[in-house]
Amino acid sequence: MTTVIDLDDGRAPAGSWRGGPEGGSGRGGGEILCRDLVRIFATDGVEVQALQGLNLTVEPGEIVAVVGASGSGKSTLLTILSGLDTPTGGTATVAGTDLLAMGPKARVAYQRHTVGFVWQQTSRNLLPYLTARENVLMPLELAAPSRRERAARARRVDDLLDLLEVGHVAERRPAEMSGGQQQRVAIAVAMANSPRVLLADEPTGELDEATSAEVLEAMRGVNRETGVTTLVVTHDPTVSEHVARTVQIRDGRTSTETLRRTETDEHGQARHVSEEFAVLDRVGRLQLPEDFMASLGLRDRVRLALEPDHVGVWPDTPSRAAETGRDTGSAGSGGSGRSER
Ligand SMILES: Nc1ncnc2c1ncn2[C@@H]1O[C@H](COP(=O)(O)OP(=O)(O)OP(=O)(O)O)[C@@H](O)[C@H]1O
Repeated sequence: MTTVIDLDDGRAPAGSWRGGPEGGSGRGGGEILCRDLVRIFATDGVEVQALQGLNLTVEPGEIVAVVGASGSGKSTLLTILSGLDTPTGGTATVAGTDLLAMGPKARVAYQRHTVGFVWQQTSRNLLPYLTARENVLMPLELAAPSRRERAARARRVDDLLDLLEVGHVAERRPAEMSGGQQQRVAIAVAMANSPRVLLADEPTGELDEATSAEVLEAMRGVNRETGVTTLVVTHDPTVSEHVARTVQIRDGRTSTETLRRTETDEHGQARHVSEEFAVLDRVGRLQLPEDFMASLGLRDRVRLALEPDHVGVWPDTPSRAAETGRDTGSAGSGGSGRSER
């Protein structure tokens, strides 16, 4: 079911789910491409499967939010995509770079030129003893000290600070800026070397709601202005109001996606239309939403029936079995519903 909501409200009601192609929206090569990604951590003989066959495609120029409960694997995914960690299995390609095949030199080049990062902690993004201007200049000088003229570098810094609307704090150090200003400067730092992909891990985690919205809008603005492919990992439940696509991770796999677009109705009024999809992988696995499972008492085993335009799922209870059998029979084809020979 498509859900229509007012622009001002902006919140997508729960309860409508659609089976969609794996990864949701239209698929091409993918600027970020993860296939069956697995990451197993072993500590003291205990194995934790942080990623359990995760599939994700992000198209060039897209901005996508990744949400999920604590421990679902969001940071593990981002750490792999940023080149700081290596997956245990599967494939991960970012801007054409195979992350499993990178040597140490290629890894440094990848982190300097291909991806930019924004982390939750300002201390990880900005050097405290440098001004905003000096912080943005630093990656430019580290990456190619001789390739750009001093004046061109200075122009680039000014342009980025203006784009992020923090030109007025250019001469301030992080301690002299608000949290929101610090994160805007951090985005400017991440964009200094014109990366193809911008990765952000909880960039609004330490901000209040209003400032979070401003920072997310700033990221969206940078995505729109520069075309940088952007992936934002967040706990922020309002993030889907700022991006067209939100991917939910559950137990180390992508489970659902929310797609959002703006439509103009017959009265010329703009409205956001929001649809939620369950993600179906290549071999036909999908995760049923937890509330659906709880509501119908679905567990361990369910009955399936192929209908002309949908697949039915029923609890494995005797009373329902008879009904399922009837439905299956009427459709003329069965999934794992009762079959009579
Ligand atoms: N270095 C590590 N060693 C052992 N286990 C780890 C390590 N890093 C993550 N894990 C485990 O992997 C799982 C996923 O962790 P991850 O940090 O990716 O989740 P998350 O969704 O980012 O959570 P949060 O929102 O709380 O940051 C968790 O069970 C976590 O305890």
